[in-house]
Amino acid sequence: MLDRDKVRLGIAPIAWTNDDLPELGAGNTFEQCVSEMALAGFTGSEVGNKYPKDTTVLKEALDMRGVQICNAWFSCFFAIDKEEETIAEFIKHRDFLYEMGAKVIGCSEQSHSIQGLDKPIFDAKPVFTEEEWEKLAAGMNKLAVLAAEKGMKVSLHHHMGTGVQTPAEVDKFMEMTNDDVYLLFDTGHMYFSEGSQEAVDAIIEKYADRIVHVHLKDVREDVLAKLKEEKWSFLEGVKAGVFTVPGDGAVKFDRTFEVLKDTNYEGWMVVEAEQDPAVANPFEYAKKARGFIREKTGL
Ligand SMILES: O=C1C[C@@H](O)[C@H](O)[C@@H](O)C1=O
Ligand SMILES: [Co+2]
Repeated sequence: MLDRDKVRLGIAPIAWTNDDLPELGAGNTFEQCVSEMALAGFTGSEVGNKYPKDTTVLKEALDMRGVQICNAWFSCFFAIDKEEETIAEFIKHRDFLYEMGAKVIGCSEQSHSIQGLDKPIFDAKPVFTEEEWEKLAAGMNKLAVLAAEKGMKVSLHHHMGTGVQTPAEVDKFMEMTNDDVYLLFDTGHMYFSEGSQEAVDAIIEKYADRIVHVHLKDVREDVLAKLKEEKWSFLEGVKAGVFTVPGDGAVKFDRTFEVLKDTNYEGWMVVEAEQDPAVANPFEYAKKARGFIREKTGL
């Protein structure tokens, strides 16, 4: 059993209102989203495009529902020489999250990223040159120091369509960065990239001690197969339902939960399953995810 005093459960607003595809869930409100999160049994949330920007207003709305902010996406552009701009934005983002009570900051290196472009996700992903890797690692090492100033931890989200997507790229990233740079482990993105359960299990086994935030995401195998065959973009895949909540797809979560338990994981596990809310009712799916986690972990 995972320790309920150490592991907390959150859910991402992306199933209600999708920041990558704002037309998905355009009619869903912030209030509906956070009320349904709480009603489904979650106490944490990430940040979506409809969330109030003012921390006092946001905190008040969340407090009355027993929900808190545990992380929010941050885009870095180190490999394309935007270190100064990235650091300036990071400090604002860090301070916002600090005020909201979050302890981790989930970053994604977006230099040359195709995750939002109309390009085949498996054929057109960027591959960093050695020089770009050096810039990324140096930049992330700096963010770790800035995060530590507020007692926070910086992590990298390996992601489809970016330069840190595959297990080999995660290995390189982890080797090249200092030990105070952590990993945001996303089960769905690792399964999507490799099409294999072994890849998912290998990452959690190898990096458990440097994972500070977990995204629980599942993958519909039939949609993934079609995406590969027809060379879809990442967002075409999302619209067609390549992702779903844990327990509803091909990913097996047993090893992830087991390793997190054995290594005394302390932090958030966040259900993150973007799909079309007009097709997959977010509240219904949130409840489904909550039931699956309860059944598998006792939480
Ligand atoms: O953490 C995430 C944030 C989203 O914006 C992204 O595209 C999604 O797939 C994800 O894993
Ligand atoms: Co994620």
